[in-house]
Amino acid sequence: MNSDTADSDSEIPELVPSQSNDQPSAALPNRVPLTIICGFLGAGKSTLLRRILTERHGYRIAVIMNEFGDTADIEAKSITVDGESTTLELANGCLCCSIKDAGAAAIEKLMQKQGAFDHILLEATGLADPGPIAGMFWHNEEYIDAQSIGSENGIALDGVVCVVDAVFGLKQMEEDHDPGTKEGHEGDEESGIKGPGESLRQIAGSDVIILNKVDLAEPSTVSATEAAIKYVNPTAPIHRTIRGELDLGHILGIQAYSSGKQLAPSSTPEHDHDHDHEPGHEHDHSSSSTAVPHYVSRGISSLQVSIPPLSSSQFAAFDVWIRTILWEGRLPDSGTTATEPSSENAIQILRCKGLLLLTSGEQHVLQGVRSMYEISPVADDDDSARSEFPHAGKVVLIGKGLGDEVRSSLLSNVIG
Ligand SMILES: Nc1nc2c(ncn2[C@@H]2O[C@H](COP(=O)(O)OP(=O)(O)OP(=O)(O)O)[C@@H](O)[C@H]2O)c(=O)[nH]1
Repeated sequence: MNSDTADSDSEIPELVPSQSNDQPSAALPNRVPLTIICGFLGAGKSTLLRRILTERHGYRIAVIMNEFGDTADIEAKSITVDGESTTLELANGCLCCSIKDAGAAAIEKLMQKQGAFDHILLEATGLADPGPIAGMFWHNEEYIDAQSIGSENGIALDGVVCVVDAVFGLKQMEEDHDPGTKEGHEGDEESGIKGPGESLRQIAGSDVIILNKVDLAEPSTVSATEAAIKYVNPTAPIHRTIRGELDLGHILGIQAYSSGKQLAPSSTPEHDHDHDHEPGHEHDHSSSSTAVPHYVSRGISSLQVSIPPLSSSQFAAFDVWIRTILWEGRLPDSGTTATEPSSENAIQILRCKGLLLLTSGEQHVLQGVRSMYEISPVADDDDSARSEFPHAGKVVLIGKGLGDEVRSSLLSNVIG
């Protein structure tokens, strides 16, 4: 059950042969993990990258930036200029790669320096929407296949990290909307329907949030910003930082696309709690969500549904359900025509995750970015993912149009 699609809402995706059903991606050998860093304007991305490139943290990271910019005050052992890219070998063991074009050729050149680094960090410049970039590295043969990039190793998407400004982040979310001028984006200025802007798409599409500059923000602003982030994306851990100071283990090697670990309730550092929920009635972890007005989230919200262990036919029904909602933007029970994408009630999923337990004892992880999704078995030896979900599965959807009818549809179509 694996799909690979273009990002366009209008294109109907085609099924591609599944590899991951046979072998969970967590166990795939010889893949260099890649983390995408995005963030709000001025939130502290360069500060975080400078720290990574200069401090002795013990990680050997290749950082890909569009330009060195003000991060260039770094001590370099040697500089290689190769066509469109420049690579600095740094004293702390990292590589800094400046490229004009973050496309295949630059990544290929970097990957040919195999053995020089263990992890790739890709800076997404400005207010980039990480969804399409994440899709580029997830299930894209061009990058995951070692041979096609002329390397010993392929690349595996590890996670998407978003740096949010604790002082202005909430204001940026409030002011940011998509006027509907870009292809594939929703929103229509003339009709008054405003789609989510890039800052909300960044939060929705991220696996970890760094809430930076907390030294400059009022505690009430930090809490309100955190509430807005959790309303949009309840599963991403939020780390409050000053000048990007955090243990890199929180952002590297998180395997956000190959395990169900991130769905654990304890995954948010400041809000550790553990409690049971009735199947299908897990509350929104943003308990302060009522404080987040609609105009902040632009209709983006999340839905978490706990799912009891499924029989194999229920598991198959889940695949049909999720495929219909992701590919056609509608519920299976809502007739044959998709809701108009411009309609305020249209369903648009930016990110989905889940862990499904089967009555047979098997566990499967759901991962999705836009219309691409994958359901893959948790490896028998992946105890960390298993032990966190002893009794119930869970599905988390982040996007637009996620009302209670979506929860009801999921439960009635799958559990019956
Ligand atoms: N007080 C304080 N200043 C910070 C912190 N993080 C970054 N800064 C400062 O904020 C300014 C912007 O930080 P940058 O790291 O350049 O932000 P950026 O996200 O890379 O900015 P753009 O690339 O322009 O979007 C710089 O002057 C930093 O020194 C922080 O946690 N606290």
